[in-house]
Amino acid sequence: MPPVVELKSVTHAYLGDREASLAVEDLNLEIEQGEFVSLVGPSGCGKTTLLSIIAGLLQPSRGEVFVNGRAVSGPAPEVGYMLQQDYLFPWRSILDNALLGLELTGRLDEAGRRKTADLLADMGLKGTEQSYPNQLSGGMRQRVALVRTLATDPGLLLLDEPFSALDYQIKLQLEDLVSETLRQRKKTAVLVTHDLSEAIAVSTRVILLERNPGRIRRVFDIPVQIADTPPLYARDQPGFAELFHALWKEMELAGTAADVAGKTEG
Ligand SMILES: Nc1ncnc2c1ncn2[C@@H]1O[C@H](COP(=O)(O)OP(=O)(O)OP(=O)(O)O)[C@@H](O)[C@H]1O
Repeated sequence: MPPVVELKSVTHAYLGDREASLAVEDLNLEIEQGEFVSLVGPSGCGKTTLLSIIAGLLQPSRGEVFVNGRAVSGPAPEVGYMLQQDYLFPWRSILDNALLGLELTGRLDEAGRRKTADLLADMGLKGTEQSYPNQLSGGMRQRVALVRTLATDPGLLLLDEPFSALDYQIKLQLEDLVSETLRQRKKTAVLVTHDLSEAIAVSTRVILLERNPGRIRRVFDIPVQIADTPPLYARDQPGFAELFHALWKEMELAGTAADVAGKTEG
């Protein structure tokens, strides 16, 4: 079986009026079925750029991108995207918002409706179907967004800071729910986050990028006793604190290296 995601020598430069900025350079990455990979790194190291490239929303300047062995040429139905903002339509009911992905991909049938209703129930949203987004809390709205993404049954989920706008406690609960839901359904996920503790708690692998240009600086494989424990309790597992400090230190170095590179260039 080919990897779910394969990036080969991917480089991306954004072209401005006067100059080009190199966001990602010569990046190679393989992600296997069922992995939960987090991308972390200092601001501007290319995390969102990479996610957009995998999603087929952005064509890299150079290099090749494959999802499930097929070259990516645009957004594909097997890829789901969940963002920091839930982007629910205020004028649609919760059920109609949750059905949107199926509707847009022309797959809205009775089975799809039943599955979406089941997913809403699984996420603790039973009874909210006829409500509207402004009647729900931020955490509930993010769960609706997750249902909308899962309803189309994507094998690969791209998560761009989906928990960062939430209160700490809600964020921990949602991390648990998302990671358990994806694990049960054997989905593959790529998460962009600024929260190192979250990255370690939910992932099987954490990739630290550096910037100027965006490259992989270091890869942390998460030991099974942490990776197999629900995120809320993973933080209490032996080795978690050491891993956090190692990642933190490397992150500081990645930032410092970028600043030095920036100064040298300037
Ligand atoms: N549309 C754009 N046009 C020009 N430059 C861009 C554009 N989007 C991103 N960049 C630049 O590319 C680099 C990588 O940006 P990107 O948003 O991918 O980083 P990031 O790691 O996701 O950052 P953050 O953590 O702040 O969200 C940055 O230097 C950024 O300024």
